[in-house]
Amino acid sequence: MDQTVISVSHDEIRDPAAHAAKVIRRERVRIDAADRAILDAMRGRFEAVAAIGAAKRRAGLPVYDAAREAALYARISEMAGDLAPAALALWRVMTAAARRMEGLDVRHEEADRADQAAQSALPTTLTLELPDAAMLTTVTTILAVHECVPAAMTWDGAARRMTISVTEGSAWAPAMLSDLTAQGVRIPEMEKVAEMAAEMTTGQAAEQSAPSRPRCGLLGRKLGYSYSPAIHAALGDYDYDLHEVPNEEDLEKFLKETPFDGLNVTIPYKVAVMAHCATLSPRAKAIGSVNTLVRRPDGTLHGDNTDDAGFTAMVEESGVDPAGKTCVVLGSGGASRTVVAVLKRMGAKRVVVVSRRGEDHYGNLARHADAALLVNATPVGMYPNVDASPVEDLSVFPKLEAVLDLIYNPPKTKLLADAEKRGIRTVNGLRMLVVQAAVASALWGCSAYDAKRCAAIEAAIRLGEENLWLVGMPGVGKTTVGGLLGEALGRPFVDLDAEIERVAGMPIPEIFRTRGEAGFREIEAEAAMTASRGRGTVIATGGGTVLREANRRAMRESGTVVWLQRDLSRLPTEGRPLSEAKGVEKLYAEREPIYRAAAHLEVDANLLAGAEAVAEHVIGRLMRA
Ligand SMILES: Nc1ncnc2c1ncn2[C@@H]1O[C@H](COP(=O)(O)OP(=O)(O)OP(=O)(O)O)[C@@H](O)[C@H]1O
Ligand SMILES: O=C(O)C1=C[C@@H](O)[C@@H](O)[C@H](O)C1
Ligand SMILES: [Mg+2]
Repeated sequence: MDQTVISVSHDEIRDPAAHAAKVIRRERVRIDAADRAILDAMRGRFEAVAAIGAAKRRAGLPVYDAAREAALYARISEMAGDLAPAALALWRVMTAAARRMEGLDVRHEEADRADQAAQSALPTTLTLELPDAAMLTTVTTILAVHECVPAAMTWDGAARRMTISVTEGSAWAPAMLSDLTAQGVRIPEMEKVAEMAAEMTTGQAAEQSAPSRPRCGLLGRKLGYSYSPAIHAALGDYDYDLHEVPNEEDLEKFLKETPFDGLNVTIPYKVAVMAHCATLSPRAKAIGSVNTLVRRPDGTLHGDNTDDAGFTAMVEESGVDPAGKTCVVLGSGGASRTVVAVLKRMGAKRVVVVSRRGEDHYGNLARHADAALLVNATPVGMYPNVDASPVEDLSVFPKLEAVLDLIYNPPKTKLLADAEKRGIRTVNGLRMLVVQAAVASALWGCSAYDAKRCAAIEAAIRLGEENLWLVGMPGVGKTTVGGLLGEALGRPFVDLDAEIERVAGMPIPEIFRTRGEAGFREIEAEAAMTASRGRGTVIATGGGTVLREANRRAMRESGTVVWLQRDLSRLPTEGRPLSEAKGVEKLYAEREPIYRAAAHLEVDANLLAGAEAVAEHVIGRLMRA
């Protein structure tokens, strides 16, 4: 015989009504506290939704993210366990409210309609299978609470089965159904609909985390220079391949025959791919340039533009507000179209597009002497043609506040270096590249957009791709700290003095003796130039490498220059010919302004305990820079 152990307190036996009153009082306190916590959490949730919506709008991103919502339902369902039906109903109401709060668009209405459709897919008669007969009162109470007055109702006590019917055209309240299922009532008809809904959501979620990795990549003509593979590898777990297509005529065949889920598109195909897209996002259409293709389930392509969000971030980084100002954009290709659209949206007074054969060309730049912002949207100056610049003489623009170069490799193009010499603020294309990649990745459903993540990736790339030069007085610790940095960052380390000795085949003091300082400086300049062509190398210079302007330029243009400083009294002089001959004080007085001019960052090693601590500090500073 079944034995159920019921624990009953003495209180309850003596006075069940008083005991019930006590339990109700106690539990209602808990319910009130839970309701308060739920309301607080809801408020926090809505605030977060509003903040995300506002940020997305500012960045020109789509506010509604179907993939994220599908993933959310899948997650809630998993977390909620046996509470899943009730929790999903609650979250549906909340996400619908959030969508309304964010301002409706077609897709929100579609989602609302999908919810309603799921409810109306239920037949007019439902079977309620109760876990035990005693639940009957609870069930009828739930029906009453939800104002459900069935047109017909049957009860089969032996089978613990109730049927309820509504008249044609009325719907079952979703909250009532989930209250019933939350009490353990099985509703077979609803399970079928829930299965359909689950298929819908997990189907979408499965699309993003499908067992086969999403296949994404970059389409262009020459792609060896691109940082995109590194960025996408940091953004998420999906394939990102480079597809070099030499001719526009081959595009159609490529797009038809290559299996991919999403592609970035770069020079020179951003306009040409539009003809192969079944649909275009409003921004891609308005700008007339596509840099992101999304393969839709039916195999057709959707074209979007994420450069827009990227360039917006780049302008923000410059700190210059284009509103009411003249902006000159070099180049008239796909990238230029995006730049023009963003600048106009930001309220620029005049946006002049300069092209080789247009009305505004490189021969009449002086027409736009009032320009506050100059943007290079041409590939001139891009690796490997690093000595080229689209503008020979920036003095034609005496009012420039900032120069923006969409090129990110090299980090400092000749154009940016010229601007920097004139004290003009410069921004390269790295932030734009990272932001456009992150937005594309979100469109492919490969990762969620996260500004903090973008900043970290940007810093890591800067660290990983650019050279890191250490300058400072002889004996300050360049070789020691440089070696530690190379090790910690997993990057090649070059000690310029060691290179010079290797090339000359003799120790430095001997070079000074046999060829004089001038002879040494020649070999040093050659070694600095060779090192500057490397990518992601940590380079310890000799104490005097900064003396030549050409060396300083090569350093600054190929990466970050860190100036190490230590009290002069602590610097060893042995084996360092200039320190020995001149004395460190005199040497420092001569060189201090030169180090200052060369350096991006100054590091006071006196405040740090030992070379390891200095290396660690440098890494921290670079990550924040
Ligand atoms: N932060 C530090 N604290 C204490 N000692 C240090 C520190 N950095 C370097 N040293 C020591 O100072 C000496 C000189 O360092 P190192 O040879 O790295 O200097 P350098 O800048 O490369 O010199 P040079 O210009 O002659 O190439 C070494 O003995 C090194 O261990
Ligand atoms: O160089 C690159 O990798 C890219 C540059 C831009 O054209 C981007 O629009 C493109 O998505 C990727
Ligand atoms: Mg050294």
